Amino acid sequence: MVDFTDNDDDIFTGKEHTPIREDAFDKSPQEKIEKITELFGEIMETLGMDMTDDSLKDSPRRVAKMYVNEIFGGLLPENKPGISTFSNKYKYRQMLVEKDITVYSFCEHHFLPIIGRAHVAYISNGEVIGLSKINRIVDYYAKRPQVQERLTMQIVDALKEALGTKDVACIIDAKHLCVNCRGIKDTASSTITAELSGIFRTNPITRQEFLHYVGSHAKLD
Ligand SMILES: Nc1nc2c(ncn2[C@@H]2O[C@H](COP(=O)(O)OP(=O)(O)OP(=O)(O)O)[C@@H](O)[C@H]2O)c(=O)[nH]1
Ligand SMILES: [Zn+2]
Repeated sequence: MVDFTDNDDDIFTGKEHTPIREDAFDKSPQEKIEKITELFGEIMETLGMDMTDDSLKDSPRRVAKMYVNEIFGGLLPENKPGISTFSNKYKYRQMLVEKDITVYSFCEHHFLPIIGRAHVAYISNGEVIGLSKINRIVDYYAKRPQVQERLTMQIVDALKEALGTKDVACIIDAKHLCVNCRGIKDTASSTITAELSGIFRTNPITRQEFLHYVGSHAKLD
C-alpha cells in the first residue's frame, strides 16, 4: 500500500484535486488488473458477446491492463514525472512557451477520449525546467478520468510548485468524443480552457504575448 500521507502529489489536495478515495491504493496495480478483467468480462458477456471467440476472449484483460498501466496511469502517484529544474544562469527573463503538446485524456463522465493540444508558458523566477518535463506533466495529469477544466488547473499547479513561481499559464484546445461521436454528435466543436496565473492573469500585455505565440483566437477577457 502506498503511504499517501507522505506523498507530495496533489491527488488528494487542492481545489482541483482528482476525486479519488483514500483507499485508492489498497489494491496493487496487479490486483486492479485482475478485478477489472473480471468486471469488464461481465460487461462484454452482458452485451451478449461470445467470449469464447478467439478475437474477444482476451479483451477483458487487454482493457484492464490498458486502464491501469496506460490510459489511467496518472492515477498512480509513483508515475508522477521527476521534474529536473536548473538554475537560470543565463538570466533569461522572457516567457518560455511549450506549444502544441499532444493531449490524450479521458472524459470522466463517459470514459471517452479527449484529444487536443496544450500550450504551456512560464516566466522564470530563477529556475528553468527541462522542456520535455512540461510535456510529461501534461501527459501525467491527462492520464486520469478528467474534466478539461481540472486538467488545465492541475498542469498549472504542478508547474507553479516545480518552478517556485506564480507566472504560469496553460491553454488546452481539445475535442471531446463524448460530444463529437455520440449524444449531440457535433463533430466540429472543440473546447478551450485557460488557466492563467500570476502575471498572465494581471498583465494584459503578457497574456496577449502568450496568445500571440500559440496562435489562439481565444478571447480571454
Ligand atoms: N464541464 C465539462 N463538461 C464535460 C467535460 N467532458 C464532458 N462533459 C459534459 O458532461 C456532461 C454530462 O452530462 P449528462 O447530462 O449527465 O450526460 P449525458 O446524458 O450523456 O449528456 P449528453 O452528452 O448531452 O448526451 C455532458 O454535457 C458532457 O458534454 C469536461 O471536460 N468539462
Ligand atoms: Zn464525456
